[in-house]
Amino acid sequence: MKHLLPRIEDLLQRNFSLYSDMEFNKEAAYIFKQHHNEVWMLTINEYLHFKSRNIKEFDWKKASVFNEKAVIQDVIQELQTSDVVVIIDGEEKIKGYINSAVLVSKVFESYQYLEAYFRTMIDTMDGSVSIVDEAGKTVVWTHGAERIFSIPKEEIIGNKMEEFFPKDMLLNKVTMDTGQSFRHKQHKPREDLFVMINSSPIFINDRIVGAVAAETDITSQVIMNQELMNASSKILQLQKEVSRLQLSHDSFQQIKGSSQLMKETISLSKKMSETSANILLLGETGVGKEVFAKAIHFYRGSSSPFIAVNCGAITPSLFESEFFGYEKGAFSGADVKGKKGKLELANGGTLFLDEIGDLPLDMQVKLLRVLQDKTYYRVGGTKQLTAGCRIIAATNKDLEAMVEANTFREDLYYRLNILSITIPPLRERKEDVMELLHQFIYEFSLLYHRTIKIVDPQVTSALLQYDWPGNVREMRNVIERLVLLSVEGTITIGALPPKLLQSTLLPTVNDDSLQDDLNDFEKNKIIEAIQTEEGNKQAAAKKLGISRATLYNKMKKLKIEL
Ligand SMILES: Nc1ncnc2c1ncn2[C@@H]1O[C@H](COP(=O)(O)OP(=O)(O)OP(=O)(O)O)[C@@H](O)[C@H]1O
Repeated sequence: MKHLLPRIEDLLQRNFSLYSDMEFNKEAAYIFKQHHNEVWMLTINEYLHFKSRNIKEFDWKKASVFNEKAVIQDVIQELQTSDVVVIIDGEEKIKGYINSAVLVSKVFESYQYLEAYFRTMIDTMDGSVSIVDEAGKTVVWTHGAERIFSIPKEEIIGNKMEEFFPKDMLLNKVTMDTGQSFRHKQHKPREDLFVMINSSPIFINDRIVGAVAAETDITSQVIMNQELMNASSKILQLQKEVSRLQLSHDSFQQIKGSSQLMKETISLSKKMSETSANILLLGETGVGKEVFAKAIHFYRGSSSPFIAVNCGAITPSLFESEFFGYEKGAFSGADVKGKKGKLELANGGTLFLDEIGDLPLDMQVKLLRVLQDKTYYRVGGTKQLTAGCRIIAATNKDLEAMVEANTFREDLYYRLNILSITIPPLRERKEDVMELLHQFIYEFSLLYHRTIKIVDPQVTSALLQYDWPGNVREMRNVIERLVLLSVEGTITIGALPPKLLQSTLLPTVNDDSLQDDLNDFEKNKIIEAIQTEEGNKQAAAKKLGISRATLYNKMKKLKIEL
């Protein structure tokens, strides 16, 4: 690569002779006398001039010696004070020498290549690139910069940028002063112009010698985004109209997300909808388990009931009467007419048991008995009733680990887990974020009578970068907030909740060691969890509060082999 510093090999001169040689190299410029890795030298002229002298009388000069594997920068440094540097190989054999004249010409050649590459590269880019030196003066201003900011190169080169832009807009000044890099920061230098900026400090030997800023004109994306917002809101409106007019509609249509992961999950759920077997829905909080349960139930165009029960919210004393119902006068305080239980209400349809992992053990036994026998009695009743509903259960807990820990009955687990679907967390299907964004903006703009025309690109980039621990529910809440806090139809970055702002807009710190520390910390935590759980990855993932897939990804990334 001609634009880089030459290698030792490229600079090596071989026209030399050893004093011990029988036959001298006719082209030799130097004579070298060697003792191990110490070398003395004479120019050929000196040698020829005093050839008749005794060896000891020659004015031998001690040469600087470097190994062929030395760093070229060290050799260049040495050539600032010595004319010649002798290069030896691993066996201390002299390979040749490097002199400053050859070095200068080779380095100049590399510089010419580098300069040509650099000039052509920056002139080929559409975006703007500018560089300021230590004194804050503009030293690079590309065609792209001229076009975007309408300032000719001749005017700005050599002058301070502050003379052309308001100080608060000058990110490269902040970068110069603080050494911080910025990524994807958006600003609006003119009414009709949106740009996205990256900036980085330029270091030489740990000293900041300038700052570079690269700006991309994103005006057309912003305008396209606005048009997309309008179009998507019209499409959503039409979809709603169409599904109202259609007699049978696809109940999965309301589940937004077209990522491959989501398509696969929906297609599996549709297949399972066609059976009447019990289904277990797994996935982190807020991923949409209840939404899937409803879509599965309604997929067959069912007009039968869908009854949801939150198992975590039922108290043990009310479990039986809630589930099985009671006869009139069954207990004091009961409805005098008696009451149907959830099982009876769901007859012919679906009983959705949400948070099944929170059902206490003694209630698990009662539920299991119904699932096995398919019959039950109302509290205080003598008539045997038949349980004629499909069960869809859901949990964000690790039931397998609970079975192992004896906090969930194994037999109930197998009864419920005839078919199971895992709904992937939002961070593993970031492609769905934009679709969900449009959906929720549409929903909340209707609800709150607020028309949203513009979403600041920085907001979308923040939404895409965030990890969404609370999944779709959290995103829905954030969008509700954004719509409520919108000003004149625009959703701005300032409306984002602090945790989204923090995780996305912090400047990129130029400190690899910080990342290394974080990686080490994470690695130790993972190893510790796996060891504590005696190698059980599922249990370790649970302990760490992440999914098993995320654990495996992290182990791969951090090269943990256990
Ligand atoms: N794919 C989706 N498309 C549109 N809305 C969704 C989607 N997934 C989830 N939601 C919405 O997100 C919110 C949370 O969904 P849901 O209650 O189904 O999650 P969950 O997994 O059952 O949560 P939890 O484990 O806390 O009970 C709801 O408002 C739901 O409408």
